[in-house]
Amino acid sequence: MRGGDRLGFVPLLVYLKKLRSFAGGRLYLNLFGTMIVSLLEGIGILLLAPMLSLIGLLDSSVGGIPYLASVAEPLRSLPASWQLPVVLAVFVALLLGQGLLQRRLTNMNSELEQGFIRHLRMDVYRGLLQSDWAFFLRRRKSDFIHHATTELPRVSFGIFTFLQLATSLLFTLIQIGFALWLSAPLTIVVLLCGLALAVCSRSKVRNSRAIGQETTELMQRYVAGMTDHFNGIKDIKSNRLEKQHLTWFGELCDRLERNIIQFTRLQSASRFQYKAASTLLIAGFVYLAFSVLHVQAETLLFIVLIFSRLWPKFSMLQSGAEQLAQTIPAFRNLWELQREVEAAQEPEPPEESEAVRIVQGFELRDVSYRYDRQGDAYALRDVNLRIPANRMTAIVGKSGAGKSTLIDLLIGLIQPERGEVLADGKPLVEGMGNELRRAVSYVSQEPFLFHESVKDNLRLAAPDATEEQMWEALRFAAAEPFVRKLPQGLDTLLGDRGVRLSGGERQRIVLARAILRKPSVLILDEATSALDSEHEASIQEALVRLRGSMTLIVIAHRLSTIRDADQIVVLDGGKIVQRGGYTELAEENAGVFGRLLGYQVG
Ligand SMILES: Nc1ncnc2c1ncn2[C@@H]1O[C@H](COP(=O)(O)OP(=O)(O)OP(=O)(O)O)[C@@H](O)[C@H]1O
Repeated sequence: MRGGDRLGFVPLLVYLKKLRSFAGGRLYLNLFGTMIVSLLEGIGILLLAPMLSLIGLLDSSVGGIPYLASVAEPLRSLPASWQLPVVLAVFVALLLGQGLLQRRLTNMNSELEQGFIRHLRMDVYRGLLQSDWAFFLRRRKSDFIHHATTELPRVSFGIFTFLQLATSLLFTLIQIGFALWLSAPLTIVVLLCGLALAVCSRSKVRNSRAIGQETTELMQRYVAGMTDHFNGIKDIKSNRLEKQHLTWFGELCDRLERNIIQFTRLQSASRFQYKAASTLLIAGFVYLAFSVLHVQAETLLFIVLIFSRLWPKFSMLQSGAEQLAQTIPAFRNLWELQREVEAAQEPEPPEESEAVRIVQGFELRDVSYRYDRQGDAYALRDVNLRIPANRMTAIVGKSGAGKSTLIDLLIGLIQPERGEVLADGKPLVEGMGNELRRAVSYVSQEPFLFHESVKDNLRLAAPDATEEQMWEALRFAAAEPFVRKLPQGLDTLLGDRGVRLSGGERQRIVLARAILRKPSVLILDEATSALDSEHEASIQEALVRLRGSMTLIVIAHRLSTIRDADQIVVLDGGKIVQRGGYTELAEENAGVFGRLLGYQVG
């Protein structure tokens, strides 16, 4: 595709099609309206001739202007004092009508453009949210922000530039028709000059595209850098890294500045070329018409008038083509992302009828997984494991042992490279994870709260939950006392502009949110790591109470957390090296579990 589409117009066509299916008839109505406006403007100009003739500047009997006599004759039948007012009234009515239509059209265009941007935003965002996990493992998150905030508006701007270009082109053709009617030889000379200039300016369009490509790359780096920096702002401040980051930022801003200025220079050079050419051409025309062709002065005046309307259109077309070329890389970029997203879509489960429940449990049979299929590092290798329903299974092991990978496979976020995962005896084939995850509540290592109130954060998991149920969940997660003390209780705003919570407090609210959903499977991935011993003990007790009503899978570095687990699985280097009850494993002194325990109890 890339080879056959060197200019990159395929993505432009793709988005034009999207615009057409979004806007339907409105698009054609707009294009038609734009043409009418241009036509009215053209007629307004043509009326200048009878006006000039009536004022006496132009002789209506002149044969050089074809339509002048036929417009002037009916006017002459009117009383002399009416002639000019009538022409002026028609002129005013035409231009006012054109102005009103233009106003309406501008509003309609804006509605269309903004509607299309919204539609495109939703399309991209929905696609991203419904992509599988493997897709998110491949891409940088900042790329999505870059696409949504920079590339998407560029694409929309490019599309409307293209539409403007298309209507301008059409109108220019109409004007050329008029001009040909007035004087074919001179119009042909103007056209040839315009064409010659356009051919000479081809490199400008190519350069615009190259500048656009650089804009895309620079903006991508800018957004990625800013996202990284503000995610790591605490590290930056506490390690005094401001200077290094400022240097990086300064260099990037420099390049961005040069990139934009380069494009402006290219455009202004282009405009100057057209202007210089127009000046030289007009001078040449006057000389040619007067001294060589001996055209009458009136005809020449009129042709200069037409030329001065036509030439700026050429210049506008050139400038539009450069603008469009500058946005073409954004089209390609967004289109590539959308195609990747499309290929990564997870099938949507059927509408929720009743909650999915896990009644037998999970099983992993000879499961192996590598993040990099070309590399030789296995995150998990030949894992066989049964996780019974309504019991508590703990997974322990050193950092990097493969614990989180195992969980991702269990809930269908990623697919095994070899072997199979079964949920209630059924193979968890690609696409089934979405349905299974309706039964799961997962609390990650980095608990995430939105900048909303406590209540809104809880409602995300269970939109119909009552306040009573919320307090119950908070009690379970040992969060009730501190939430009661918040300034507005459940309505307190959390996050940057609200109350800042400690790591442990955040973990407890996220745990409450997970419980509120009444899941069939509760997975805690280092979910209590930030808690002090007292709070952790109370959560442990609550978890023990849950046993029997839901399947609990707990990853923990702190081994005291999993003392009550029914089964402990010990992973090392992607393999299961031990499995059993807490006391049983603790007694195997030579085992990994015994060693880990040894480090912790000192
Ligand atoms: N997105 C990824 N891309 C490439 N390699 C990865 C990715 N995520 C994890 N790995 C690698 O896979 C292995 C297992 O990682 P995993 O996150 O499952 O370990 P873990 O036991 O959960 O570690 P921790 O306790 O530190 O969270 C590690 O070697 C890790 O470097």
